[in-house]
Amino acid sequence: MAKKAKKETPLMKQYNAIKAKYPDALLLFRVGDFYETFGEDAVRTAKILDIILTKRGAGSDSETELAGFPHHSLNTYLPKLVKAGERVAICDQLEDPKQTKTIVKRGVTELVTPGVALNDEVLKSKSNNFLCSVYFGKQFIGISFLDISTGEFLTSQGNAEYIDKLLQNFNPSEVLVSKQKRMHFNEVFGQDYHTFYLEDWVYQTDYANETLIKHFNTKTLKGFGIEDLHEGIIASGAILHYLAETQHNKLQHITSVGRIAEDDYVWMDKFTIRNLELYHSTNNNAVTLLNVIDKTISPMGGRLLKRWLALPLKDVEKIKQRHEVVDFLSKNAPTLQKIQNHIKHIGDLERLISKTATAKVSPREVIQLKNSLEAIVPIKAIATNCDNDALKVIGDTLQSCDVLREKIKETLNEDAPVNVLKGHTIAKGFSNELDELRALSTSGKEYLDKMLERESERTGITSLKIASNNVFGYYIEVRNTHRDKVPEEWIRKQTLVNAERYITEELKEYEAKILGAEERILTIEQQLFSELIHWMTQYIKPVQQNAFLIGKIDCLCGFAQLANDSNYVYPTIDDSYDLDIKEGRHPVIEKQLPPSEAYIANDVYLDREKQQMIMITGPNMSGKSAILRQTALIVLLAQTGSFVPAKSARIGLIDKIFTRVGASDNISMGESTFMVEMNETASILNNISERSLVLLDEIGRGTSTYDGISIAWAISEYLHEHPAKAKTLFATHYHELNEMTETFNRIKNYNVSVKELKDNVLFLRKLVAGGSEHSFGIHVAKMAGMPQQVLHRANKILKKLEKSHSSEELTDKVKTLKDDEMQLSFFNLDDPLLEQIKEEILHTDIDTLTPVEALMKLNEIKRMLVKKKMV
Ligand SMILES: Nc1ncnc2c1ncn2[C@@H]1O[C@H](COP(=O)(O)OP(=O)(O)OP(=O)(O)O)[C@@H](O)[C@H]1O
Repeated sequence: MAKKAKKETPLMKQYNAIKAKYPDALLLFRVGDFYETFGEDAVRTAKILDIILTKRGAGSDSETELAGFPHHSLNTYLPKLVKAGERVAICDQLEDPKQTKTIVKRGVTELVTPGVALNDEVLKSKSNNFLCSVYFGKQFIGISFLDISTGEFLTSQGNAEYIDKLLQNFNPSEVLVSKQKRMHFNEVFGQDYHTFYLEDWVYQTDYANETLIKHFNTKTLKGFGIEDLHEGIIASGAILHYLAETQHNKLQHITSVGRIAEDDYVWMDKFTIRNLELYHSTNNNAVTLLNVIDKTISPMGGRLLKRWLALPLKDVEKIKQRHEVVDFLSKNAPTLQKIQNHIKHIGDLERLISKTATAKVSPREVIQLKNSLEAIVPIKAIATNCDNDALKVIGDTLQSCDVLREKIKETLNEDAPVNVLKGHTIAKGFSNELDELRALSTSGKEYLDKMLERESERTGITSLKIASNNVFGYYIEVRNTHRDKVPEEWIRKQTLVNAERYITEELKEYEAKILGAEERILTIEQQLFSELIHWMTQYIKPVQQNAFLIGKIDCLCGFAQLANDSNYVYPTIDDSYDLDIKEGRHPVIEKQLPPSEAYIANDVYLDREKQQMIMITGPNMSGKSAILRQTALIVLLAQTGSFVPAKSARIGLIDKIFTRVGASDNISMGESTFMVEMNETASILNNISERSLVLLDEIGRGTSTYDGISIAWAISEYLHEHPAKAKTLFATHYHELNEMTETFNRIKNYNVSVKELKDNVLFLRKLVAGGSEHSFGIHVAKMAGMPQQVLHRANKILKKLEKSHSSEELTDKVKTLKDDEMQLSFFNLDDPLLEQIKEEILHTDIDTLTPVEALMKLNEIKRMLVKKKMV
């Protein structure tokens, strides 16, 4: 039998109509003092929030699941829902229920999604919360990031590798993609992102241009320097579209869209960022570089430092400017301390002004904003008067915002509440009307006392009491013993066991006046507060600029403190190609060693003439990886503007850093790990430049020894012969690679020294010139507690193997490979035909290709190759 159509109550009818508009969101439906959820939404809500799931209209046709919570708990529950990955539509009552006789009008006032949040409980103070949009264009992929809580809006475009890297760097909470490309996005960038799919038409040039121009109220996008970013613009337009769709219409704090200028920053691919554990670690407990170097105090500083670390500079002058400030501050401890003390009083200016723009700021937060601006005044004075040019410029640019501070001061009470409805928001003396009404309401008590005295005397009732309740307002209470003295005109309202309660004409009048005054007070407070907020929006830009500058000073102060606390030195950055680190240390490892153990510092020298590549051999656990990573981290820290953990460092500007770790160090990947390793290494070989720093850690060990050695050899040879002559550190335990120095004059052998004891090794961790004779795997196995029997057997097998395949034999074989064979491989890598085929494949939209078209495409590519062969 067909199910009987459900009979809808008017409320449910309204609910269903609204829910139909937000099918993919969880709808919080305001009913009286509660936010309710129904049906599937209720089931999910109850589960996430751990609240009771009940039934509405149990047993009836319209029975449905129900879960709700009091409206004032929204701030507690909303973040939990959003953190669980829900999109939450908040549906409020749009009119006062008292004013209407029919069903209250309701509508969605905000759609909160993981990428669009303003709520402090959802946001982390030292991290941005980015919403991202990705557009797959014909030539490039466009990308855009927006943090509605800080007003930052950025865009860029490039190939999949670059976009992938940006996604990792900016770590967005939500990514928007067109419906048509949902599969494609997952294929290219993986499934780790929280994605939302927009209609395809949103991703269009004209629409995007129009949306951006309308938002910024400009004629063109020229002023933002993004007009040539065709794909980037489309991605940015889609973000603004999404904000409008989610009911975020107050966006005055998004004052510009900036270009992420790829060329201005050191290129690091995503493997490098991951391998170096800059700010996220593979295992969640590991300490990252950011953990160690972050001495910032303000949320703005914390967020900026993360950005700086992801985007180290490539401009010698800009880097030097940061170093000079750090140098000045580290030498002037009192100044440093004074500035840092003032920064402690600065709240999250950036988010406070964003909340002001979106009219979601509370009175207490406006006071916080004022106090933060007040703390800037002395910082401005210190910076302007100090003996450092870069700081002076910052001091001059900081704005004291006197008028804004004064206005807030005169308008609001210093201890204004979180909720304007709690009253006591507007300062005394700001509005005459408000002051009079307040006087009236506070004088009420006196008035009542007088009335009580008068009536007691008149009636002779000694135990009169005046009080009020919700049912009939103010009343006079008379104990039963005096009941006969009650005047006639008093109206009896309630009889209790020992007393009776009356109202009088005078009390009624008084009540109307007081209640009227209180209501009016609230209305005026609300109105004056929202006028203030509106007036404040003209200060969005200067406050944002202050926020940025404070973030910058905070970062530089943090670097100075780091330098002092951890004994870092001033690095020299120049245009040479040399890298000369004396007594360098690993910033993270040195912090983790027990106090009894000192970190062993090491020298590393690389250039393009004599020592382009260092082969570092040494047993497992000897410290090879540490040397590789510390070299990259020292370069990175220096180019970020920080001092470095070393005795001295001279760094010829580095423009790209590549690191690769051999397969067995990251076995968690699904694909054949060796294949992954080779893919990753291939991408290095295709991208190196003269200023690149390449770190290869045990490359080639994911396969058999011979394979591994051959590949490691070929890669090293390629790097040596490549005209870029990129500086390279290669850690390996294939001591066979030590033979390479004989043929390749810029390759030098080093080893991390160990002392061989009778049947053990002692790690000295010192990098010294020269190769190693043999591997130490078995020693290490012994240290790890492997049974004697196994060790004994292993030693025997090793001896046998060493006899039958002497390493000289192997290296001789490799060396006798004909030169022209090597040449051929170079030729192949750079072949324009390959480039052409690559382009062809990249521009093929697999999603729309039919099987026949795919075959034709394959045939086309084959023909290109056949043609080339015939030539
Ligand atoms: N210079 C150093 N001073 C003090 N301790 C060090 C130093 N270098 C490394 N260590 C310690 O030794 C451990 C092993 O170092 P590392 O991982 O660099 O060795 P490795 O030679 O790369 O080993 P594997 O080949 O197994 O990867 C580090 O985790 C660190 O605790």
